[in-house]
Amino acid sequence: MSLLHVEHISHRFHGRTALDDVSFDIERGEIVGVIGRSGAGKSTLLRCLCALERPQEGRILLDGADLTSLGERELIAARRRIGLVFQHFNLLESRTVAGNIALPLQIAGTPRKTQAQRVAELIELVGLSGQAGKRPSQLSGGQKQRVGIARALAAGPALLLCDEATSALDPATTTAILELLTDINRRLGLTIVLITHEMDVVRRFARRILVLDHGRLVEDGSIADLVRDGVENRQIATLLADIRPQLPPAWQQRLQAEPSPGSAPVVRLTIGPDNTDLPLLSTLGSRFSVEATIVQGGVVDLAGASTADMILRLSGNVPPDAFTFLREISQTMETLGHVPADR
Ligand SMILES: Nc1ncnc2c1ncn2[C@@H]1O[C@H](COP(=O)(O)OP(=O)(O)OP(=O)(O)O)[C@@H](O)[C@H]1O
Repeated sequence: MSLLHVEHISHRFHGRTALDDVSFDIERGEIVGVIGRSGAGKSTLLRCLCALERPQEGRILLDGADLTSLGERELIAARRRIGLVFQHFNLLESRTVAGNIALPLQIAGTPRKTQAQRVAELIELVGLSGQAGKRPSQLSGGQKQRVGIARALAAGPALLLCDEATSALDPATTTAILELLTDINRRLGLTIVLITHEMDVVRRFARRILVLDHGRLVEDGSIADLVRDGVENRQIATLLADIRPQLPPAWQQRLQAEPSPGSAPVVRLTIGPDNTDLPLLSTLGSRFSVEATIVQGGVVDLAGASTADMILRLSGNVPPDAFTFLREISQTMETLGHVPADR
């Protein structure tokens, strides 16, 4: 049985669709990124997953228990199995670091001694040793989020839901928090769902990505699937635009849809880890007499694997065999257009 089973959920606000027939399963120990543009339905999905909102249609099963049909008392118990990490940390300034982390344990009526032990373990786990007595205002943003993560873990949840957990942090702190979450997933086997509008965050963190668009689930796969499908699907391509090489504006202006005499094709390729060592440019020259220039891009890290993602201008007369070769070594290849050969 999956840890989380989401079955045909739909939700509307005043007749306006926020979620439209969304279904997916999440297995124990998975790290899943949920991405979509503003208004795509991410927050509504998150509120349904943590049982703060009841979808008007469909069911959500957590470990087999149907969150959409539980009574108030059972819901409180079920919510304890879900840890929430917020964008703006939501810490209480009236409490110390230790006091904030202990809050869910106090609410659950955990004995004091057990509370103290658990809080000490969590402080160590999130890398805040020596900070237990500080107030939130004495901490950096990254430290505040570490407190938020420790508090979310306090009651021993089965699922950690992170709502834009890195969106208020600078890039270096974002990396540190993503590393912490990855470490927690590895060490505790905890299932993590991270909701974000930042493609760069899911690219580095999630092996599986769900894409929402206008309340619908339009993609469920790996970053490599996403890049492949983004070639066809403009909505997905728009989301990927943050992390994929783009044609510089000056090139964009000169781009023609159709070839003209002497024009040079411009292609975008992703080359998977198996072929990134290939001497691509020299092979194009020696085997096909095609000169290739890198316009943008290079080798990037996509979900932990080296992938070449680049835009090339090919010159000379490109024989069909050269395109066949490029297609064979690439995960995706698309012709963006053609530029006059003089540049
Ligand atoms: N409480 C509400 N009342 C009315 N409409 C709402 C409410 N919450 C969400 N909506 C609408 O539902 C749709 C989905 O919104 P939601 O907040 O879930 O999207 P989102 O992807 O989280 O967006 P953002 O990234 O901007 O937070 C939007 O059209 C939004 O205007």
